[in-house]
Amino acid sequence: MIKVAIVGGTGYTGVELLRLLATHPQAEVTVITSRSLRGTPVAELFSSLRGHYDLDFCEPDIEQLSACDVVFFATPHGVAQAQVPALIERGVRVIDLSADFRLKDISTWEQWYGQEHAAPSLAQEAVYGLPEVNRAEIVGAQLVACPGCYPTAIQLGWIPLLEAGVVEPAGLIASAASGASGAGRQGKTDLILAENSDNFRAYSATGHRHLPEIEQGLRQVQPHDASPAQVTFVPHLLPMIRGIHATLFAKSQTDMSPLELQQLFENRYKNEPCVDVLPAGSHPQTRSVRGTNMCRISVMQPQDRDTLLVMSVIDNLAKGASAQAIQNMNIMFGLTETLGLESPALLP
Ligand SMILES: NC(=O)C1=CN([C@@H]2O[C@H](COP(=O)(O)OP(=O)(O)OC[C@H]3O[C@@H](n4cnc5c(N)ncnc54)[C@H](OP(=O)(O)O)[C@@H]3O)[C@@H](O)[C@H]2O)C=CC1
Ligand SMILES: CC(=O)N[C@@H](CCC(=O)OP(=O)(O)O)C(=O)O
Repeated sequence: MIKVAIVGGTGYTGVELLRLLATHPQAEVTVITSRSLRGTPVAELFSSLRGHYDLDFCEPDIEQLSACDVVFFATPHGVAQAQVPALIERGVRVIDLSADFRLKDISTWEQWYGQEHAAPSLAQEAVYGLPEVNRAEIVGAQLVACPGCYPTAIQLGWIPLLEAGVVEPAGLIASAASGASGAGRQGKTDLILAENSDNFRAYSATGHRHLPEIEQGLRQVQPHDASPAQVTFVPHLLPMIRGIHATLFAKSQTDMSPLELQQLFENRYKNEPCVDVLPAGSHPQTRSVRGTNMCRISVMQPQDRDTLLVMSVIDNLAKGASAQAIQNMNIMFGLTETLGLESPALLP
């Protein structure tokens, strides 16, 4: 059994880790932290977990954490970079769900996150946990930086086109919408029911902190002689709880037929257990991935114009965060990659 600790167990990604790990056959959560609710039984805060956990929340403590095989950080940015160095020194493996170790360019990180980075050398060592690109590096990694939710949906949607060099890299446009759980469990006025329900709006249209992460990931897969990917990214808030729907527009630089485009995507992902290329002409739906580690994608060329359109859906808390983090754990510990992640989506 892999002994698991979770730092930040009262947030949405923390409780999603707990939900998924409750039935994982090779992992056991032995430490779960919350500073504000230390001493409270997990099953008292989350009655959905009654019968699954006989654990109380505790303060994060380096001795207790380092007695585990792997520590998940489900905390706001800034927390892991302060606590992870001591764990790495003690040989513990770490999977960080926050943005702390995602960007290789530290000045870019500091510019977007508005603070000095406390562990820049660890950010260089960290492996970016998108298995569909970095599986080989994840196997031996001591520190994995899980991708953000929007970057997961957007990169998986565009990777086949960018790798093949068949679209204009400088003019990529991503319009994406997320359920409100993407903003975490903290109370915020614009997320209360009366503000967010029966409403739809964009936010951070002039610059969202996921932009540099998306561009970094896309540039990594481009052919070396390609001009660097540049993305216009506009996120939106959806009046629902879980799910991201990304609509991706790219100017075509190919005369591939619709059938060849479809085959490009199907070939790229044919060995990927967590990416599903839908049949030609299908429109992916967020409910088809709710609670799952799947990304479902469709590609099309509407009206034979020169725009290639990709649609990509994930559950922001699952493939966009906690389930992908467990996929990374499975890879790091030599387990079947989808272990504990096989349940189909919850319908309706
Ligand atoms: N929500 C989503 O869809 C996604 C979130 N992420 C990222 O995952 C991380 C967690 O997100 P989410 O679950 O939504 O966040 P929440 O705000 O819902 O939860 C944060 C958790 O972190 C704990 N925490 C806060 N500050 C500290 C600290 N200084 N030391 C230790 N623990 C702390 C809190 O408990 P307490 O204060 O009691 O200790 C709480 O349990 C964030 O970095 C987020 O950006 C990534 C992808 C998707
Ligand atoms: C709906 C909503 O507010 N979504 C969040 C998603 C960000 C997030 O959780 O990502 P990090 O892990 O990179 O911090 C946002 O746009 O800020």
